[in-house]
Order: sequence, then structure tokens, then C-alpha cells
Amino acid sequence: MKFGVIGAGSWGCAFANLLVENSHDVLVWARRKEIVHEINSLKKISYLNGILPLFKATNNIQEVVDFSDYLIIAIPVQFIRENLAKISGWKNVKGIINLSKGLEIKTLKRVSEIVRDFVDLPYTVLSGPSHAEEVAEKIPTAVTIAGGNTSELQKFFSNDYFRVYTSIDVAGVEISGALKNVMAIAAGILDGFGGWDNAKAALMTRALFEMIKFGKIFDADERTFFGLSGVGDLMVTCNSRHSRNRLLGEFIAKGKTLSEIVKSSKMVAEGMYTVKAVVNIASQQSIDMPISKEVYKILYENKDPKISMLDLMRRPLKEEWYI
Ligand SMILES: NC(=O)C1=CN([C@@H]2O[C@H](COP(=O)(O)OP(=O)(O)OC[C@H]3O[C@@H](n4cnc5c(N)ncnc54)[C@H](OP(=O)(O)O)[C@@H]3O)[C@@H](O)[C@H]2O)C=CC1
Ligand SMILES: O=C(CO)COP(=O)(O)O
Repeated sequence: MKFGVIGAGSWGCAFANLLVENSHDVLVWARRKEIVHEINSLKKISYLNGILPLFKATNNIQEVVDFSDYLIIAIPVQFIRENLAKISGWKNVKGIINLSKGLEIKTLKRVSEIVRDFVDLPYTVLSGPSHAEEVAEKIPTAVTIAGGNTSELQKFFSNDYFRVYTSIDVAGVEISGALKNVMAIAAGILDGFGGWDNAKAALMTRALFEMIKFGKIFDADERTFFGLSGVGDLMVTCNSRHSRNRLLGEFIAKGKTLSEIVKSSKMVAEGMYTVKAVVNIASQQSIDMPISKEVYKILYENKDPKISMLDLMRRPLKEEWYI
């Protein structure tokens, strides 16, 4: 099968290598010519543990679309719309697969909805605990795919180190993948305080219920949040040394400002954008999202992170633990 990948960041490159390992043909779009040159001259990928690219790349997005049976999206969510807008025809593309995790701030849309603004093709989302650095090193990983063509795609993607489960709950998989990034920022903040293990366990548990509550707005299936794209990805992102969202929180707790962190990192921490959409949707829908709200206040209203975390403790007591 021919797969085109939009995005030559860590996940786009790791996934492209996986596809080549699985005997597929792959062409990757990178927006910068120097990245195209580095990939095509088989230079080690510096931002991916120095692995070698097994695929070819181009700077021409339409060339990637024209090449593809399936088109894969792997760029930061806030830039998906502007890049899909560059595509002038969909030729032989029989489905879109989204690897990106987040919500669009401008429109409050999920990636499936952004894609639908451009093309009416079967859409599949892939999500779960899958740090690119580990997939690139063939460390066993399991993920969920939901949407169209899942039984075909499950076979195309699975191998000895990458196991794919199918689901029909597109909204649940998208929402859990987007929200866990916000929660991982909060978890990173607790890591930054040092030794707040009780608090972190409580936060991750309550984060899961906050994610489920948010998912209800989109008719997401509650069971999805107890699967790989929910609790699985929440655990890895809140705990992994690879997580950019967790690390962002840790830096904030240690006194760095958001703009200092963004300036010093080349990689996207989607949670810092998605949190804006989350608080906006929560306010429109009048639902309480206490952890997300505190993350927003810390990042965008300069609230002291320690006061934020203590404010979560000072809220009125609840009688029903599961809501
Ligand atoms: N890394 C991971 O382990 C995982 C990431 N994801 C998700 O995948 C998505 C991509 O993440 P990841 O690969 O890690 O990100 P990276 O930060 O590693 O790379 C982002 C890529 O997007 C490109 N990009 C940035 N801005 C634009 C733009 N305006 N137009 C076009 N391309 C742009 C970058 O190009 P340039 O180099 O030129 O800036 C780069 O190639 C995110 O939504 C992330 O949450 C999901 C699962 C795992
Ligand atoms: O989604 C991911 C792992 O499943 C990647 O998380 P980070 O973007 O926080 O690194």
C-alpha cells in the first residue's frame, strides 16, 4: 500500500519507518527543504534518537497526496487546516488517517471535523500510549484506531512491536487523546515540585474522570477512556521522560515562563493549545473542568502553580466520587 505522511516531526518519521518496516511504500512531506534534504541523504534524524530514515521525503504536499492510497496527518493540530487548504485534488486517496492529538482553538473542532471541512473521505484516528522515540526503537507499543477501514488498517500497521486494536468510537479516541495532553501538563507541574506522589496519583485519577465528563459533550463512549487512548495514554504521558507536555509542566513548576519554554523547544506540546479550546467549550457547555481550568490559569493568567494545585484541594467536597 502507498502511504503519504504530512509531517516530518518525531511521530511522522517514526510512523513512516514503521510503515516501511511493514513493507509499505512511503513518501513524507516536510515543510522545510533542509529536512527533506537530510531525509533524502539518509542523515540520522537528530530529534528521533538518531535513527536512520527508511523513507523518502518531499517539500511538495500535492506530490505526497498524488502518491497516496492513504494520507496520514502528523503535524500540530493548529496547522492542519492551513496545510489541508494547500491540497488541490485527492486523486487516488481512499482514506485519511490522523495521528495528531488536540483541538483547534479557532473553531473548537476535533481533527475529524477539520478534515471534513475539506474532503469527504473515510477518516480514521490512531491514538494511544505511543512515544515516537520508543516506536522508532521497536519497543512494544499498543494503540487504538477508530473510524473507517479499521480492519484493513489494523493489518497494515500491526507487527511484532506495534499492536493495533480497533474501535468505532472516533469522538472518544479523539477527545481522550487531546485531553490527556492537558492533564500531563498538570502532572508535570507536580513532578516539578518534587515528591508529590500522592497528589500526582490523585490528579491522574481525577483527570480521567474530567476527560470522561468532557467526552460526554461529544457522545463519546465512556469505555473508550478506560482503554489505550484513555487511561493508557494518560499514564504514559503523565509519567514518561519523553513527554513534551509533562516536561512543559515540570519547567513551569521550576519557574520558567511559557514563552521561555516555547522558545527553547523545537517540539510541540499540544496541551498548551488544546487547554484554550477545552476551557472555552467547558464554559459554553457549563461544565466544571477544574484541572483544565487551573492549567489554563497557570499558563495564561500567571497563576502560581502551587496555589493552583492547592486550590484544587480547597474546592467544595464532593459526595459522588465518580463525577
Ligand atoms: N511525538 C510523539 O511521540 C507523538 C506525537 N503525537 C502527536 O503527533 C502530532 C505531531 O507531533 P510530533 O511529530 O511529535 O511533533 P514535532 O514537534 O516533532 O514535529 C512537528 C512537525 O510539524 C511541522 N510543523 C510545525 N508547524 C508547521 C506548520 N505551520 N505547517 C506545517 N508543518 C508544521 C514541523 O516542521 P518544522 O520542523 O519545520 O517546524 C515538524 O515536522 C502532535 O499532534 C502530537 O501530539 C502523537 C503520538 C505520539
Ligand atoms: O502522545 C504522546 C504519547 O502517546 C506524546 O506525548 P507528548 O506530546 O507529551 O510527548
